[in-house]
Amino acid sequence: MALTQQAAAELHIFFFPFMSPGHLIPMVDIARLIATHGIKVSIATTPHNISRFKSMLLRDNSSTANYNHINLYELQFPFTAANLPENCENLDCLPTRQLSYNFSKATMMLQPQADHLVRLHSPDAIVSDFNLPWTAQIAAKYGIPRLAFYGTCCFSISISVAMAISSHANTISSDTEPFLVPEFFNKHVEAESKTYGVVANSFYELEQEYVDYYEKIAGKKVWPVGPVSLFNTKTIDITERGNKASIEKDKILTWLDSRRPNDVLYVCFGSISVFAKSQILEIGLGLEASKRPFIWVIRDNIANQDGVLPDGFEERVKNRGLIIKGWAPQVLILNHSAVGGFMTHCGWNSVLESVTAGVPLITWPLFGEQFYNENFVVNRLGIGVGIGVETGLAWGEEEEIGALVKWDRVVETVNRLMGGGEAVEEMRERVSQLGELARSAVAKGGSSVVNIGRLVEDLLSLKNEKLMNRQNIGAMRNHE
Ligand SMILES: O=c1ccn([C@@H]2O[C@H](COP(=O)(O)OP(=O)(O)O[C@H]3O[C@H](CO)[C@@H](O)[C@H](O)[C@H]3O)[C@@H](O)[C@H]2O)c(=O)[nH]1
Repeated sequence: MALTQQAAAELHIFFFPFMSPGHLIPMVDIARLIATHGIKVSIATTPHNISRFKSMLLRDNSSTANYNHINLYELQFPFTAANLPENCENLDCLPTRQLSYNFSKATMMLQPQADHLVRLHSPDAIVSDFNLPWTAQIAAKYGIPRLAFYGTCCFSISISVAMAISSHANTISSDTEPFLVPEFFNKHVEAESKTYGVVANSFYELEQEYVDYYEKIAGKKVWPVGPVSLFNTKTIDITERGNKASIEKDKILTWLDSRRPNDVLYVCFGSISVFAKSQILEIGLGLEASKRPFIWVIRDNIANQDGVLPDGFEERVKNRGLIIKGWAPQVLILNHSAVGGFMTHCGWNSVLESVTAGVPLITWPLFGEQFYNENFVVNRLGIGVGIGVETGLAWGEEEEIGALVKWDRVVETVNRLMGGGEAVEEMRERVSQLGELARSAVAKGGSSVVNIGRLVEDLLSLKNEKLMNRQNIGAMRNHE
């Protein structure tokens, strides 16, 4: 990278992450990454969320790497005004999904505090989660670029944008007819139009046609800088990534070390998924009947309820199955040679972490863009087997609908992936090649490293342009 330390040190970038693990973890990783280039980085979020990643940042500062200090700024979360329980500062803390609207409302109320911070510290750019559309107004107000982070891949962003354009086109019959757009969607569209470019946790070689396609339809720059989980494994305790793991590192490694290569199925549905009790029972019965070794992560708000697991389940599966109630050290697990498959809801971070570790997937999307991610994994990349869920539910709707997938389908799909055979071997080969490409992307001279350099250079030239414009205006005034 032709970037000089002095030039980089002149930049200050402010990060506004969304308060949900699937967004917070990769955004903090990106902030750390950018800080390694000697750039001043600030992160603004609420106290609870800061406490989740603070230890990772402190570790950085004691390393010999070229880190600048990352400034942390607290935003006070408006619980009372948004009718939320106290300390409910992250989407994974919500006691019921019905409160998700209140949560969005609370995040919208953060704008004045964020505005104050930006006015006070005059950063040169904002990197914001797309779920905080008001950051576009702040960036416009202070004349600085806003970069968006979507959390997902360019394949899925492109589909979302293409669908929004086509449904929008279908709802209007003439260029002049007024039409109604829901308020929140409207804010996103407006923010998107004011956004300078997109930072993505992906790598170019994985989805180059979709990176190019998105740049074309959106008319914006895209910088794929991932997989971000790969940049940080050397500098942080991987068991503390996003949350403190509910199991000791030694315990899990001892268990995995005792297994044969590619023999273990890892089952985890991300950080905010909600299942009906009846669905958990079916998963348990299916894993038991498959007779294969597994690690099954059950979120603690579900795991702690009575009667969630089938009667006598833990005694029957004994040492064959390891159940983690709470937070698993996912990246550590996926990278162990004993793990040969990942049953996932297709949250993008999970997909990318699996690709990076060279592990094929069983895809079980639950809501949102996870269905697009499944399509990408199964049909485009050819590295996964679908469990056969076709309907998207509103977030958490499973609670009311009950089990969508019965135990026998779980067994059949687990056996399809974990049972070997030519098709599965080809899948393993493909995903392991993608894992190699991921490592090359973050190695010296790799596409993601080059993209970080380009991103920083772009921001520097924007800053210089702004300074020159000011000087020219000043000179013109003096001349008058
Ligand atoms: O026990 C756990 C559970 C999760 N994780 C980590 O938490 C992140 C979870 O992210 P993801 O797999 O993307 O799932 P969600 O938490 O569901 O992510 C939300 O955000 C993603 C990024 O926008 C979207 O793709 C998803 O649809 C959306 O649900 C990953 O880094 C995991 O490694 C752990 O380390 N341990």
